[in-house]
Order: sequence, then structure tokens, then C-alpha cells
Amino acid sequence: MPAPTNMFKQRLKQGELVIGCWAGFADPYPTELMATAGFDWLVIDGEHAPNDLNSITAQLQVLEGKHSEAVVRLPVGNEWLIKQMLDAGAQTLLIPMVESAEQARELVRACRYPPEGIRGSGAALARASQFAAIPDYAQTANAQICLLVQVETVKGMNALDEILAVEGVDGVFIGPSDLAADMGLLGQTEHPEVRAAIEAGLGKIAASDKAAGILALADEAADLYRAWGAQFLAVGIDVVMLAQAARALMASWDAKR
Ligand SMILES: O=C(O)C(=O)C[C@H](O)[C@@H](O)CO
Repeated sequence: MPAPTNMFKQRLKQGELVIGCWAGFADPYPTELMATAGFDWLVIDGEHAPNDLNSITAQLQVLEGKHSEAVVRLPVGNEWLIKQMLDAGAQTLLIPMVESAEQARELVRACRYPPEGIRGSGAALARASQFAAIPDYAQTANAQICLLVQVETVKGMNALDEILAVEGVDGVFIGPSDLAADMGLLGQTEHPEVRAAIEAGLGKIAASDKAAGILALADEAADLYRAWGAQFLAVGIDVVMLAQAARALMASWDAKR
């Protein structure tokens, strides 16, 4: 019995548009709720949400067998964190702040068991192998790992061609907020210069053998990004949705007082 099939990776390879959402409450309960909405993927955010290995594992557990595929974003891309998250059962990783082909190659190696990579061998303890209930997990796991790298700085965008040439990177996600900030346009993701960089970047990625991804928090941006080549498109953040709805509701009653 091989490692579980990574349906998110399979859908990307088939060229499907997959719609996702951020899951930022760092708790399995709201993440399980978000999965009932039918998103194709949910980002369990270890970068900007207060997640740790245990909270990420609990969210992987509630998403098991659901339509919404788990995409685990690490706070940083390093070998031991990748090892922990893959052993916990994550099959799709989103790694922020990738700025060079060498960095991308190191991430690929960290995601793979030898001889292709350096992922430590501990499948007997790992949820990923169903605690060794999948006897040939180590031999079949590499093919089911989906590595998504975030390019979100000027340096990263300038290295995009080289990053796109790295075998083992399955998708490239452009981070509009961090890219705008690094361009000296903090908070201005709709600035013409940021939009131009995003359009060029998504176009390059879509023309490569990788999938293009991005986050849009408004329909206007989502439509543009889709037209520019985005294939894994996140269209919301659960924390933002709840905050906005709660404040709007209270404001409506404040107005009635
Ligand atoms: O830079 C970006 O934009 C992203 O990487 C997405 C954001 O980090 C997301 O967490 C919303 O702020």
C-alpha cells in the first residue's frame, strides 16, 4: 500500500483551477468548519497564524478525507521543520520568502527521502505513514509531496526564471502583500507597479511546468489574477471574514441605538 495520493498535486498537474482559502485560527474546530464550505484547498498558516506542530497536526486530522486539501505554510523553509511537517502528514507545503534557485533546490531535497533528498527517515513514528501501517511509505512518499514556493520579494522575482527551472518545485505562489512591501509600496497591492510585477510573474509561472498561485481578497483582484494565469487561487481568509462580519453586525446595531 503506497503513500496516500496527493489529490491537490494531481489536480494541479491536470491543469485544474483550484480555489482555496486561508485557515488562520490555528485550531481544528474552525478549520473543520471552513472545510464544509467546499474550498478545494485550505492554507493551515504557520507563518502568520499562531500555529505550532500540534495545532497543525490537529488540523491535518480534521481535514483527513475531506474535499478541502490541506496546504501547510511553514514560517520559514528549513530542513527540520519540513521533516516534522511531512512526518505529521502534510503532503503539500507552502514555503515563504524563496529568493533563489539554490534555496528552492535545498527545499526540494528537504522534502525527499534519499537518494533524491535528505528527509530524515522516521516513518515508524510518523502519522504520515499511519505509524508504519503503510509499509512502503518511504519508498512512495516523494512522488506525493507537493512543494509550493512563495516568491514575494524583488530579489525573488528577479530570480523567477531560475526558480522555475528547479525540478521538484510544483508551484510558485506570488505574495502580493510582501512583494508590495519589498517594492517600497507597503499595503499597496493594487499599485500599478505591483500589479505589473504580479501580471508578469503569474504569466511566467503559468508558461512554465509549474502551477501559479496567489491570494486575492477582492473579486476584482481575483478576476485579474485568474486572467493573468493563477491556477491555485486563494480568495479569502477566515479570520478576516469573521472580523469583518462581526464588526459590520455590531455597527448595524450601534446605528439603531
Ligand atoms: O505576501 C502575501 O500577500 C502573502 O504571502 C499572503 C499573506 O501572507 C496572507 O497571509 C494574507 O496576509
